[in-house]
Amino acid sequence: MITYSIGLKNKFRGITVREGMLFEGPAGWAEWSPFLDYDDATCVAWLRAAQEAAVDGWPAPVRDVVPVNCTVPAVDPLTAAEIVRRSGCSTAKVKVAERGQTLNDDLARVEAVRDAIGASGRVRIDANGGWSVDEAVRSLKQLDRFDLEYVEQPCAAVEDLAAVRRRTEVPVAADESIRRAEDPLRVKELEAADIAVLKVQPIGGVRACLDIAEQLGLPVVVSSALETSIGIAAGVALAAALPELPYACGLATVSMFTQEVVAEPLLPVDGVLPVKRVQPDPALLEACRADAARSAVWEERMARVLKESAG
Ligand SMILES: O=C(O)CCC(=O)c1ccccc1C(=O)O
Ligand SMILES: [Mg+2]
Repeated sequence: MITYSIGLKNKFRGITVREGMLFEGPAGWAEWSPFLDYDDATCVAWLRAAQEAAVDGWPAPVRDVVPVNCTVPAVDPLTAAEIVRRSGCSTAKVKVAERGQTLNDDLARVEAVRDAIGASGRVRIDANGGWSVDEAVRSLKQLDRFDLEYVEQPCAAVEDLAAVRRRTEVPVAADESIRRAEDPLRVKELEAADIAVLKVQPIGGVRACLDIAEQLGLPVVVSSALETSIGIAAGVALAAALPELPYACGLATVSMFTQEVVAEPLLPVDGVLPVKRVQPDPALLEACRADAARSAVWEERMARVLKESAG
């Protein structure tokens, strides 16, 4: 069991360093990396996902590549365009509604991304629940001049998602309303979304995601929780096992890290990721190892969550 600590190139979700644990079981390597602000009870699902990767392995794939979007954090327009050009992806996901920024910041960033990706590319946005219903409707009216594929989690509450969906032409995707909700099926009951964003760790594994996908009956976009290639491989396994995959997935986030633990990282080539298991390179892994203090914090966290999941 090793704790890693890796810097991010741009601030994302308010963090500049990503930490987590990596371990190997009979089925292969696993990542356990719940964000630091999550409580122990929330981390149980993340642990089930890691146990599945290490012990059970994943269901058989039905495809051998997974199309992905590049992810553009709430950066300035020049940086945004550069991220798109470097990615080689024909779909981009742009963060909007960042705290401390304005709609004009969002418009400038999305415009730069549209210009960089060209008219035939697809541009989707993710507000991470940052808008009220009225703000979402107003912002979407303006942002849709850049032709949006969909908006991910425009508002925090699932009822508000449903309200926005009824007041905009832009398709709505649910992310936090599924992975952080007590009842993810409310999205279906309220007809709150056109698309389901599923993340393997918060939902508790590839099989748990396949099960929710079936119950929701919505097209799925598999997305990362900002993991190393070890964790991304689980998302790729889910995307590869879904009966249908009509959208590019949000699994091209390894490029946001300043270091990697595997020799052939899961980075897109021509907009797709290969479907494969990965294992760390010993030297790269060592270079990412957290210091003794941070490792102790994670070992204690793991011990508490193991107890929580047993009891
Ligand atoms: O979907 C993507 O392109 C990347 C993944 C991503 O945005 C993300 C990564 C970590 C935590 C939350 C989110 C999110 O979708 O909100
Ligand atoms: Mg999201």
